[in-house]
Amino acid sequence: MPDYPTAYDPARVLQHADFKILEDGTIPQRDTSKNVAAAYAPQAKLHLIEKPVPKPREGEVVVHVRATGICGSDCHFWKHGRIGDSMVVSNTCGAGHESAGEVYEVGPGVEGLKKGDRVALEAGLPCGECEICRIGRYNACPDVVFFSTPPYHGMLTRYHAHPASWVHRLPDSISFEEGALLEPLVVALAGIERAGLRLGDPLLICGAGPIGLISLLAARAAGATPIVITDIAQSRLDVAKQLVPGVKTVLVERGIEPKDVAAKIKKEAGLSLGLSVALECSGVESSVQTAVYASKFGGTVFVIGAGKDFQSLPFMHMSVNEIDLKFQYRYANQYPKAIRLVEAGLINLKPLVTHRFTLETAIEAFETAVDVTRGAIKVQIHDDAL
Ligand SMILES: NC(=O)c1ccc[n+]([C@@H]2O[C@H](COP(=O)([O-])OP(=O)(O)OC[C@H]3O[C@@H](n4cnc5c(N)ncnc54)[C@H](O)[C@@H]3O)[C@@H](O)[C@H]2O)c1
Ligand SMILES: OC[C@H](O)C(O)[C@@H](O)CO
Ligand SMILES: [Zn+2]
Ligand SMILES: [Zn+2]
Repeated sequence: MPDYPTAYDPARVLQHADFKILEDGTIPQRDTSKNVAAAYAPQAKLHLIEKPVPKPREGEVVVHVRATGICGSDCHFWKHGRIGDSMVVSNTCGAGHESAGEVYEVGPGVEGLKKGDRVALEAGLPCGECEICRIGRYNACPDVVFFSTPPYHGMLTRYHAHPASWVHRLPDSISFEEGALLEPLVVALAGIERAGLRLGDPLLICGAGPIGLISLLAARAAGATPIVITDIAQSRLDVAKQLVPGVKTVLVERGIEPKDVAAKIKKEAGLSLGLSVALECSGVESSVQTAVYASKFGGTVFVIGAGKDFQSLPFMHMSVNEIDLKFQYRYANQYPKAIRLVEAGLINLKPLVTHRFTLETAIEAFETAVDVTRGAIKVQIHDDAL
């Protein structure tokens, strides 16, 4: 049985009266007595807000969040107000689910953690008791509270209360910056585990954003070879080459048919029969189709990317080639593994952070993350000790 007693009280959702929206366009002075946060709101708005400093309840710690990465889904909630049908920004809601920090206050009943301990925060709190939680696939818990998915405010804030059982202690060799990057790493690790990638498997990665690039680092550590990565942006393929010089890159040009892109991928890999596994990290329909055509008989197309609700697939091609199609939704049981891999030096996440901002300039951080001309890979917000 997994050890995660949590049961987050849903009555704790912050209401409008609980926080103050700071005046847009102003950058407040850093004041560590104030619990500033960045929050998305309906009509594609993004605000700094000020919330009360939380007090830890039974079994909780309050963490001084030191580093938080901006995820594509944070930007999506900001710009589009929803992800799918079930996750909708109907009220102001704090962003951020890629966070690490240090324990600031320890609540009653918490053992093994003390003020100053360095931790990564796992953003999803499942009920711990339902059938799905009991079999360990807790990412699918119907009652999960995922911080930053409305209505639960996120961890892009100065002080955040979190169940002690869902923080992961960081060794001294892992910085807060890397601790925050563990979240996209666990997404990639969950995908690699469930895709069944094995040593020596030829691998295709579609999309060289943070998830594709981190999947690349993880797949290289897992012994996949050759690895081909695609993107529509040459700049992102260049980053892939810098991270893993041996990777083969294919630029996806506008108007080229998925079958033709797949032919280029197979040629780059030197495998006319196709590749064993594809990790699809863009969610774009034509890219999923490309992944299918690039697969060998019996291959697996594993979709991590989030995309359109309805997509068409080369159905009969998949049928006569026994191509398996699988998906990943968040993650379960991956943080301890991620920490071991980074601590051992098998995965170096450091080069992924391209831009750093303070909590008070978080709005500019978001603007940077969505501005393709700024060349950002991972934008982080830091609240360092002065
Ligand atoms: N399954 C999950 O639990 C989970 C968790 C985190 C993120 N995601 C999703 O994973 C995806 C990747 O996340 P990210 O942060 O790297 O996002 P991102 O938008 O930064 O990266 C996507 C990349 O795909 C590229 N791309 C676009 N069209 C393409 C095409 N036709 N062929 C190849 N590449 C193409 C883009 O240029 C970009 O570099 C997103 O859809 C995100 O929502 C899913
Ligand atoms: O990294 C985790 C993902 O971004 C989340 O599942 C998000 O897409 C929805 O809450
Ligand atoms: Zn995310
Ligand atoms: Zn559950």
